[in-house]
Amino acid sequence: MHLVDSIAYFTIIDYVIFALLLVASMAIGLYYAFTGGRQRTTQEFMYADRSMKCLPLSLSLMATFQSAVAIIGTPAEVYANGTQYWFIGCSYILGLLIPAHIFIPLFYRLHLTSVYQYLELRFCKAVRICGTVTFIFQMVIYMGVGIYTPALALNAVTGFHLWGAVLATGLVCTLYTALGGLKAVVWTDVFQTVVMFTGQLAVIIVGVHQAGGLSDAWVKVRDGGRISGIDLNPDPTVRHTFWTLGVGGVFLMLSLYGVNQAQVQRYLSSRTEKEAVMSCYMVFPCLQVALMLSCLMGLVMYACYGNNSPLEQQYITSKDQMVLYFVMDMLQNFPGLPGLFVACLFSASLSTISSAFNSLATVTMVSTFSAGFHFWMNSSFKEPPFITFIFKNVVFRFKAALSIFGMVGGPLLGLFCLGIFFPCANSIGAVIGLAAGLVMSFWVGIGGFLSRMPSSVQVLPLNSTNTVPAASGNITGPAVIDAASRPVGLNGLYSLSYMWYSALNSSTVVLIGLVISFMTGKKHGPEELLIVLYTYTEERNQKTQLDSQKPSNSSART
Ligand SMILES: O=C(O)CCCC[C@@H]1SC[C@@H]2NC(=O)N[C@@H]21
Ligand code: NA
Repeated sequence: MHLVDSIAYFTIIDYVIFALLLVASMAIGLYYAFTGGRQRTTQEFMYADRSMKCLPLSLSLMATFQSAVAIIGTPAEVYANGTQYWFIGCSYILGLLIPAHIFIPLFYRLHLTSVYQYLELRFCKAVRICGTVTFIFQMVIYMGVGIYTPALALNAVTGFHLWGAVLATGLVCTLYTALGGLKAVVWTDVFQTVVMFTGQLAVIIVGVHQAGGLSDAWVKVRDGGRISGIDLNPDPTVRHTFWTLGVGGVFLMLSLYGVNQAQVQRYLSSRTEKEAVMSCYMVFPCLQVALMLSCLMGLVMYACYGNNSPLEQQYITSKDQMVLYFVMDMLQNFPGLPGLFVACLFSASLSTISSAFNSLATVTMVSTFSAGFHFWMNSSFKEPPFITFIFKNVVFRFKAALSIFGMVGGPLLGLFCLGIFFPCANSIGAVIGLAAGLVMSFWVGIGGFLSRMPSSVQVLPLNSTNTVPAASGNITGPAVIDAASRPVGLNGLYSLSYMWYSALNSSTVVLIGLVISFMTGKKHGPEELLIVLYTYTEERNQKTQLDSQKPSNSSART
C-alpha cells in the first residue's frame, strides 16, 4: 500500500471520533470550571483541594509520562530490536517503592506548594530558583516533543494537516487546563488513558488476526529472534541490557516519580499521605499494562511485516512513522478504528501536555513571576516553539524524550538527593553540584549524539575506537559491536547508553555537591527538614531510651 492512497482511509467517521475526543476533554475541563469551588482558590486549581482519591490519581500519574512518544516509539523499538526494552518494567519496582517511602512522606508532611519549595527550605532561595528554572527547561522541551511527535508522524503517513493537529491539541489542552485546574487534568488523564488502552488493544487484536492468529504470530516473532532473553552484558555502552534498563531505569523513574513537580503535585493533592502512597503503588500495574501493550504492538508489527519493513520498502521515511503506517494498513477495512487510534495517540499527547502545563503554571505562579511566564507559554503554543523546530529537523528517536529526562531530570534528582540524604551539604555545594551535573549531561549527551552522526558511518576499520552507528538506532537489525571496535576513553563516555544518563548525572551532582560543601565549610541542614531520616532516628532514639529505662538485673542490685 502506498502512502498516497492511505489518505483515503480517513473516512468522515475517523475525523468525528478524533473531534469527539477533543470535545469530551473540553467538556470535562468546563465541568470542573463551573462546579465545586469553580477553581477560584489556588488550593483548588493546583491541588484539587487535596481531595483526590488514589485510583484516578494513579491513572493520571501513569498518563503524565506516557506520551505519544511511547505509543509510537516503543513498538518501533521492539519491532527493530526485540523485547529487550521490556526489562525496563523491572525498574518500576524500586522506581516506585523509593518515591512511596522516601519522597512522598517527606514532601507530604512539609505541606509544600511546589516541590522546589523544599530546596528553599533545605538550602536557600537561589537553589530553589535554579531547580525551578531547570524544571521549566526540561518540561518545555518535553512538551515540544510530546505535542510534535503525533502531529509529525500523522502528517507524514496520513496527510493529516500538521498545524491543524498541533493547534487543535495545543488550544484544547490550554483551555481545559487553564479552566479546570488539576481536577480537570486528572479526570481528562483518566478518560484519555481509557482511550489510549482501547486504541492500542484494537490494533493488537486486528494485527494478530491479520498475522494468522496467535500461534502463527508467536512462531514468526520467535523465529525472527524478537523474543530477547535477559541480556546480562555489563558493558554500559550497549543501549539496552538488563542493567541499563533495570538499574539505569530506576534513576530515570526516581527523577520522574520521585521529584518531578507534575507527579509530586498529584501526591500532594491526595486526601491523606496514605492515599498518596497507595496511588504510587497503584501506578505499578498501570505502567506494566502500558508497557505490555506497546511492546505487544511491536511484536504484532513484526508478525505482520517480518524483516521487510515499510522503512526498507521506502513506504515511510523514518522509524517514527512505522506504527501509524501499520495502523492504517491494518485498520483500512474497519472504518472508525483509524480514528480511534488517532484519538489514542492524541490522548497520550494531551494527557502529558496538560499535566506538564499545569505543573509549570504551579511552579511559576508560586514563584511569583507567573504573568510573564503565562504569556510566554501561551505564545509558544501558537507558533512552533523553537524547541520543536529543532526536533523537527533532528529525525525523531524514541530516546529523544528519555534522553531529556536523563540529561535534565537526572541532575534535578541529584540535587534533591543531596538535600535529603546529606545533612552536611550546603547551598554553594548544591548550586555548583547542579551546574556540574548539567554540564556533564550536556557534554555526554551532545557528545554522544555528535559521535554517532551519519558522517561517521563509513565502514569502520576493525581497530577503530568510534562506536558503530547502530547505537543510535538507525540500523534495524540488532547490531553486533565487535570487541575490537569497542569504544575506549572519552569515546567510552560518549558511547554511554542513554539509559545511564540519569544515574551518571545525579551521581555527579551529589559527588561535586559534597566536595564543594566540604571545601566551603559544611552547613547542617535545618533539623525539621530531614523528616525522613529524622523520623527514623527519632523513633530509634525513643526505642533506645525505653530500653535503657528497663531495669536490667545487674543495675537493679547496685
Ligand atoms: O513520554 C513518553 O512516553 C516517553 C518518555 C517517558 C517514558 C518513561 S520510561 C519509564 C516510565 N514508563 C513510562 O511509561 N513512562 C516513563
Ligand atoms: Na500522556
